[in-house]
Amino acid sequence: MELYVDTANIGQIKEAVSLGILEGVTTNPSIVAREGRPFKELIQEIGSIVPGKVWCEVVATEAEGMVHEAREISTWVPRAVVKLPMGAEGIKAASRLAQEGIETNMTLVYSVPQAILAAKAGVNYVSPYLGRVDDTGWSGADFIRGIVNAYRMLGFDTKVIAASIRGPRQVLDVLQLGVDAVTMAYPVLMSMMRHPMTDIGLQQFLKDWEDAGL
Ligand SMILES: O=C[C@H](O)COP(=O)(O)O
Repeated sequence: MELYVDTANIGQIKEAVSLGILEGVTTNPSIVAREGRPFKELIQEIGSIVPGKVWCEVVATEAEGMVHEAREISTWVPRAVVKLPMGAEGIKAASRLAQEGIETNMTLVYSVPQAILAAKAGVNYVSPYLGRVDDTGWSGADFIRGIVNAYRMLGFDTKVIAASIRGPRQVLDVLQLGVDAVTMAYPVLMSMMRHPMTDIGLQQFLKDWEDAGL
């Protein structure tokens, strides 16, 4: 299982990387925009902190521009994964980048047919958005199960990375569906480590130790 934190905030990235359990950092244009810094400079700083993969999305809307941006991004950091938006232009760009050996992710995937076409185009990862599907009133888990099953049935080796995860329970749910990777916001990652009984137990251990005066 690959684990990523979905943020472009340097403080959060440093803290998350220090856990030593991440395969890398994922971003998207909204997350990058929130930091208010030049794109390349920010991604390069992230790359200097993260020992693993740095995921970065193109903002061009046509295949030619996407390919151009992808080539550029892949020179910024040693292990870039270029995110392409789902659609005909994204599919065209993915097919071309697969031939160049640039690692890619098809993002904004909201249906199994989309996920199948992304795999046919040769992307390394496809990212269905669990939370955003749930927000529409449909089941994000059923949707992701559909992708996992279709990939198994059709023999695709494209990895499924579940994104838009809102809490620890959802992480468990998607992992049980057989996804290869998960990415989550920093607060969700940190909340996975917490449990009230852990806190109570530790307080008691420390109190007993102090009371014993050893
Ligand atoms: O890039 C995709 C994000 O994982 C979306 O997450 P969000 O729905 O919490 O914004």
